[in-house]
Amino acid sequence: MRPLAHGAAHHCFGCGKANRSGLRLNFLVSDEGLIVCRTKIPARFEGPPGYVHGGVIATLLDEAMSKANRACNVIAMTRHLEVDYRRPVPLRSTIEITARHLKAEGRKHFCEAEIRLHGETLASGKALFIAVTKQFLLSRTKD
Ligand SMILES: CCCCCCCC(=O)SCCNC(=O)CCNC(=O)[C@H](O)C(C)(C)COP(=O)(O)OP(=O)(O)OC[C@H]1O[C@@H](n2cnc3c(N)ncnc32)[C@H](O)[C@@H]1OP(=O)(O)O
Repeated sequence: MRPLAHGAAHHCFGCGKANRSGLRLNFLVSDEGLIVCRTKIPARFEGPPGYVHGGVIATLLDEAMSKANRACNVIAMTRHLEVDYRRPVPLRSTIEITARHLKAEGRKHFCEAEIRLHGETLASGKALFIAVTKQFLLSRTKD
């Protein structure tokens, strides 16, 4: 596994090192393109007492899948996201998030992701991403 590093400091809520109130996730990628992130979610992201907020769970899955695209050198935005909330995800426990790129059909990229604790799947997701140009992605950064 090797780190999937960002080129520049940025403010992404999921992985931006420059976003001090974000999740600041670190991702690894295997030679086969499997994305892995081991992390503990801080208490400020609480939803149900002691557990991670559902919107943050969706973010974790989305973020990991977007890294699976990046590992394929694809710049893409989430168009459709499905989440299965199977078990509550505890705060402050080391969870493992994995994701993989499944297939591409033109601009459409299909990915899946899971969140596990001690081998048990707590949440899983699938998403459709649409490839965009770097210009499209960065078009609002000058505002
Ligand atoms: C490096 C990138 C950073 C990644 C950050 C982490 C990921 C994110 O959270 S991104 C933020 C959340 N996402 C967004 O804000 C995206 C908002 N949406 C958009 O801007 C646009 O819809 C965008 C750019 C994704 C696609 O727009 P557009 O280029 O017009 O594509 P559109 O025509 O709607 O759809 C493309 C194809 O997908 C198909 N499609 C759309 N929805 C679905 C669906 N639910 N199921 C199956 N197919 C679908 C369309 O039919 C179309 O197919 P075809 O090309 O065969 O005609």
